[in-house]
Amino acid sequence: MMRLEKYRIGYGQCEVARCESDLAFAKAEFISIIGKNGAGKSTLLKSINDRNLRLDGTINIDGYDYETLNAVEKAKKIALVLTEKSFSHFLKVRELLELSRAPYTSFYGKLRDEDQEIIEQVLSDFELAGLAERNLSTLSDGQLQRVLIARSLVQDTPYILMDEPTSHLDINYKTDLLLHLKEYCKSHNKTIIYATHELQIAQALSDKVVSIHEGLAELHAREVFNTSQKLKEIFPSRNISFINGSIQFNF
Ligand SMILES: Nc1ncnc2c1ncn2[C@@H]1O[C@H](COP(=O)(O)OP(=O)(O)OP(=O)(O)O)[C@@H](O)[C@H]1O
Repeated sequence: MMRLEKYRIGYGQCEVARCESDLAFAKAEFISIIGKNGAGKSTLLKSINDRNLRLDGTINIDGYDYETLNAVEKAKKIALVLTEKSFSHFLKVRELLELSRAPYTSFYGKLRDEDQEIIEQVLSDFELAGLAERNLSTLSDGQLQRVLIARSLVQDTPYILMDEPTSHLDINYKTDLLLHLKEYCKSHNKTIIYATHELQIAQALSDKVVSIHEGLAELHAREVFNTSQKLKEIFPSRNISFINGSIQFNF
């Protein structure tokens, strides 16, 4: 279980969002974070690994205060997929995946058979085998996004946080990949928390939803999608209707 307790996030003294009740994420839950542009979805995800963005509160992970863990222990608990490209573009896809096994390898970084097996499995699951020897700089945005998601699975952590992980993917890859992640989360007992603007997909797949609206982050059961009230509050456009759980565009 990951629990964000008495949590407040922001930059310097400027609060972006706060939680009036603790946010608790259980094993094998697939959780979406929704909210309009600038609501604080990315800040919430980043704050889990970046203490500077936490104005208040603690993170309890599997009974431990997250801050008491060392860097390797943290890397075995949480994998992050962010929108920033914080890696060398001269790396090959396979090398990037190999590096994400670092928390499990010896000081010299020698990969074991088990590490290679995980990498091969993820390359195959994500249809990336053909790109394994390509430089990251040569990939399309969508290909790179699949590689970065694959990297988080290779890291093999109980909690995976993703910021708009499918924003560059075409509709086939998007639906297939999110369904794959949902199945992976159930079969491997992982908790996946992802920020998204894809309300229809979040509605179809999420077990729970975190909404961030006017500075308040709240956790809801998936049923929040079946009633229009919350969604109308967050997305008040007259060009959209939320009727019986379905989203309609009134163009
Ligand atoms: N480095 C920063 N310094 C100060 N304010 C920031 C910084 N980064 C983001 N913000 C502000 O924090 C607020 C939340 O931003 P955040 O990126 O978390 O929103 P978001 O919900 O992920 O938005 P989007 O859907 O547009 O990606 C915004 O008002 C943004 O301008």
